[in-house]
Amino acid sequence: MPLLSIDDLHVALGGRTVLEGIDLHLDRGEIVTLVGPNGSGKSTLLRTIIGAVAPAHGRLVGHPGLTIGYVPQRLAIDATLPMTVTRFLNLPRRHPPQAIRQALEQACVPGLGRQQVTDLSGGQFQRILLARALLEKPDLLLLDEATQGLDHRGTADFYRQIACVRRELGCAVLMVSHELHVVMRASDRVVCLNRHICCQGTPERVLASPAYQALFGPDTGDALAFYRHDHDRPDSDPSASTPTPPAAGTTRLETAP
Ligand SMILES: Nc1ncnc2c1ncn2[C@@H]1O[C@H](COP(=O)(O)OP(=O)(O)OP(=O)(O)O)[C@@H](O)[C@H]1O
Repeated sequence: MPLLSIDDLHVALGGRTVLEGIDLHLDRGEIVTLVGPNGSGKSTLLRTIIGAVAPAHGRLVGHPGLTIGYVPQRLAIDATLPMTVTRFLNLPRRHPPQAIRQALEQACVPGLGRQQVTDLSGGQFQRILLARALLEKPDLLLLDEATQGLDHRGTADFYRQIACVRRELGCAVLMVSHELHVVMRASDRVVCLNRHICCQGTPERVLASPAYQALFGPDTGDALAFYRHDHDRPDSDPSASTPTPPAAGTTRLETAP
């Protein structure tokens, strides 16, 4: 049974259809990247998975006991509010000091616990958000443009860290990114979204797909020449999904019995 199954998901926001006919299945241990133009529904899909957005139609079924860690696209902290990293990580609920230490180590920022959150660099803050998500020991880690504002080196380091976290926790990772070159390298599977799923499969297959090239241009194919690596997992289904028409009704996030 997949870790998370999404079947025929439709989401409407402000009276407009934002996602339609989404079929997506995630397995434990795989790193899947969501790419797509601005406004294509990537954040909405993640927010629907965590339950912050209600689907208009469709099914989301999680593996029994599924725990999700979420790193949002942005989180504004009031600059006038004195708060240490440890205090921030203890919101909304307290964790044992050892768990905080471990999460900071896993996020590669050990020793930042006493630092003021407002004094952190952008890259450090992203890692604190990652530590916060890891505190929940997630089976599924959702990252929404988690490397925004990082330089190339910081971005590459961040994705390397995600690969380590996946190895250590055995969790699945679903991440949104616009840094196609880097994420393609870091992903087992790429899902190209433009309100519906245009194509999905290994990075190589998606780069070669006409639907992807129509969105991003044909020259992005060179990206993988630098980053090609051997995938240690079997390919996911590379076939393009066909959007299905919306049907009436509502649904809620379910967990399989
Ligand atoms: N609360 C909302 N009410 C109405 N429309 C919304 C709301 N949130 C998002 N939208 C719209 O839904 C569409 C998808 O937005 P979403 O943020 O999911 O896209 P995205 O692919 O993550 O974009 P980006 O790459 O720019 O972050 C956009 O057209 C956006 O304007």
